[in-house]
Amino acid sequence: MIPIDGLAVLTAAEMRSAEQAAMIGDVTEASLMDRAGAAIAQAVARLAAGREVLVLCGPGNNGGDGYIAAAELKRRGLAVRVAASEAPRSDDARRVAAFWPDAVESLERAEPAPVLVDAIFGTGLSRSPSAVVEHALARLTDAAWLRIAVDLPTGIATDTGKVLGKTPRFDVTLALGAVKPSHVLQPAASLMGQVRLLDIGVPTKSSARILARPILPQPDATSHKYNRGMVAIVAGSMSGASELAALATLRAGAGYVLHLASGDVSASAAPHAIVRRNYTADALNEDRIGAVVIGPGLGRNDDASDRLEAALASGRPLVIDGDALRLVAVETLAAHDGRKILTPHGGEFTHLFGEVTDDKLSATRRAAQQSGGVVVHKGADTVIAAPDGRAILCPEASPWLSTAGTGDVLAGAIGAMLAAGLEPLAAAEAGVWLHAQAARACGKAFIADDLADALSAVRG
Ligand SMILES: NC(=O)C1=CN([C@@H]2O[C@H](COP(=O)(O)OP(=O)(O)OC[C@H]3O[C@@H](n4cnc5c(N)ncnc54)[C@H](O)[C@@H]3O)[C@@H](O)[C@H]2O)[C@@H](O)CC1
Ligand SMILES: Nc1ncnc2c1ncn2[C@@H]1O[C@H](COP(=O)(O)OP(=O)(O)O)[C@@H](O)[C@H]1O
Ligand SMILES: [K+]
Repeated sequence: MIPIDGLAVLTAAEMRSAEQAAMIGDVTEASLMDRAGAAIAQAVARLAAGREVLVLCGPGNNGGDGYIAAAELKRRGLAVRVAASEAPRSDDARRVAAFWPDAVESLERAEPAPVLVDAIFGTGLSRSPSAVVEHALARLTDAAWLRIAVDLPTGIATDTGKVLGKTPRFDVTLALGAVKPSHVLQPAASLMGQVRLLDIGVPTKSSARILARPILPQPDATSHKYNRGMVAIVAGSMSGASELAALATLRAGAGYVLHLASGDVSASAAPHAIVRRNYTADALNEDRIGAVVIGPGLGRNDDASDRLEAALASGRPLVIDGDALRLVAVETLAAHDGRKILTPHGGEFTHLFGEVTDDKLSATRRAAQQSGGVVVHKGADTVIAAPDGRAILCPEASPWLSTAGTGDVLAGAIGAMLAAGLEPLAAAEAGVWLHAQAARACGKAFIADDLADALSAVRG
């Protein structure tokens, strides 16, 4: 059982191709299924800790995995029962079902067991399961002490994060061979509990992967405040949001943060480490500025539009967030050839790129390609995509992030990484990772100011 950080993410079709490519020499579909079954048995035996196990088997290869695992668990001395929704349909599933030495119970009449293993449907699910299957699964998971899904919980579409029917909650999901998009995309991911990979020896390559601990820029003896990363935050009508972004930028390790606002630019405001100046378009022409963050608290008036235009014209690497995403057009972004990171939440994404009609991973990749920028499509399942198709899927950090101002903190953290010299995709990943670690460190009911402060401690 391998933690999934940094691992390749494969769609159902990509997984099938990877399996086909792996089938050389004595590796066959049957031997892959044998490996999967053995790996599942080992994981379930460890998790069950001696309790009785009920394995639910479907008609396809997911069910096949279930029969092999059940036979192996019995061989290891555990109390195991098998219940099936219908007889095996694939040749491989029929072959391995014969390994199960005892009677197969009917799904509808099966008595619950403390450990429930769902091997009814996996990546082959094409429509919602029948009401009989859904009802039995709900009844048996409800009564179980530990719920384990093989590859995917029954009822989940592999690639889109969609729940096709009524899928109950699981405690552990054992991804076979590779992580699939729905192991991270919502709402599916919230039903899976902990997701762990079981290696079945299929080499996997993909341009999409899971968020990983980044290599963060570190100061050394040659560092000074400007080359550590100088970030300009362009403020607007709601200074609280830009202040939060500025604080986060500093806490994420920038050397110099310039808050450019209008009106009362009080030098005595805390934190005193933020340099406060009056906004002028010229202020962005300072050569040492490594990144400009624009959008948090910018507003949407004419002044805001002028500031956005100046930021785009400045030639500095940009983090474009919040109101700036409401003011800018995709064509303008596409025509702008500088480095840029866009950080839309769902509403801003729809406004700029249209409704997501397929899935978040595909839509975010398209948006990055259309805009020519790295897109951080936020939410409980943040997806980061680069114009060249590389993508990073981010498992939920903390539902307590759903509070005002946490997006401003993210924009600041990403700005610090961009100014420190990371390329846009790496800067976006590092910022999202720091933000997630800070959220976990803050626990519950934190506020965005706490989150910004927590960045220092998790910066590492
Ligand atoms: N290539 C292989 O041999 C391997 C396959 N593996 C397992 O195989 C699974 C995929 O196997 P399959 O492609 O057979 O797919 P499933 O086992 O998910 O079963 C799908 C089968 O049910 C049918 N079906 C789809 N939706 C249905 C519905 N709502 N109601 C009734 N029937 C429905 C499909 O036509 C297909 O025959 C993976 O999730 C994984 O568990 C792993 O063992 C790794 C190796
Ligand atoms: N339910 C949730 N689970 C995990 N992360 C969330 C959730 N809701 C929001 N977030 C994260 O919190 C941040 C909110 O950003 P945003 O919506 O721009 O807020 P604001 O504009 O108030 O700063 C994003 O990083 C987003 O990914
Ligand atoms: K399953």
